[in-house]
Amino acid sequence: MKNIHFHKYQGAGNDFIIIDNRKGTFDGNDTTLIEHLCNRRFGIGGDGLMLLEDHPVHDFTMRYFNSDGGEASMCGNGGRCIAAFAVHKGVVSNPDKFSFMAVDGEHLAEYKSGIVNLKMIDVNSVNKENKFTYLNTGSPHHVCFVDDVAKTDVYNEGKNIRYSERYQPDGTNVNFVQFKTGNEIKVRTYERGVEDETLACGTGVVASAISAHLKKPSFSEFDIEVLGGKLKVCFEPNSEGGFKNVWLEGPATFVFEGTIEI
Ligand SMILES: N[C@H](CCC[C@H](N)C(=O)O)C(=O)O
Repeated sequence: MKNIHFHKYQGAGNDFIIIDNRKGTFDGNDTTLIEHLCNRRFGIGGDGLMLLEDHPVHDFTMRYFNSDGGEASMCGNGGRCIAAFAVHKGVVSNPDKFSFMAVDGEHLAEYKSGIVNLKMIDVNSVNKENKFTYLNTGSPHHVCFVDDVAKTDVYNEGKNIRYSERYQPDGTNVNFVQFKTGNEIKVRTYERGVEDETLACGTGVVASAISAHLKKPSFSEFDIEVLGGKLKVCFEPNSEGGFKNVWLEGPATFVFEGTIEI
C-alpha cells in the first residue's frame, strides 16, 4: 500500500486531480491507477489528472491524463488549473507571468486573484464543412451550431460523432454552440476520454469561439457561457489564414487536498 497526496482544482466546473510529481514517484504509465483515481465512486473523482514535473527551461512540465487513464492531448482548463496550483505552491518564478511545457508545446500563463489567462497554440488549419467545423486547438474538436444547447442531447449526439467513421481511430471532442447576442455564445461539450459531457472544455471553447468568428468575423473575442461558469477567448488572424495570440481566460479554483491510500 502507498499514500498519494493530491490536490483537486476546477476550472468552470471541469475538474482535475493534480499531483506534484517533481520527485518522479508517480508512474504516469499506470493507466489503471489513474482511471481509479478519477473514478467518482471508488476514487477521488475528476475529469482528468495532471502531473506537475520539472522542466529544464520552463517553470514546470504539465502531463495530462483523461479520466479513462490515458495520457492525452492538451487540456485548456487543466492548463489553467495547474497554473493556479503552481502559483499557490510557489513553483513559479514570477506569479504574474510564467511559462510551462505541455504536450502541444510551451504555454504562457498569467495569474491574478484566482483568474488564469492561458496562451494556447496557434491554429493554422480549420476545416470548414457545410454543417460543422473541425480544428485542433491543442485537442481535436468537432464544432456544430444549434438553436438551443439546452435542448440538445449532448451525450448521445456527441457520442455518435465522437465514434463516427470520420474520426476513427483517434476520435474527437464534440462541441454544440448557440449564438446569444453580440459576442456571447453558449457551449456544451462531449469530451473524448471522459466519454461524457463535461461542465466546460477549454480547448473546446477555443475551437467554438474560432468557429463562431468564421460566422461573425467582426468579433475576435468571445464571452462564453458553459454549464460550469463563464470563460473568455480572444485571438488574432495570422498571415496564413489561421489564428495566433489565442488566449483562454477564466477561473481556476482550489477545491480540496488530501491523501489517498492505494
Ligand atoms: N478530453 C480532451 C482533453 C481535455 C480537453 C478539455 N478538458 C480541455 O479543457 O481542453 C481530449 O482527449 O482531446
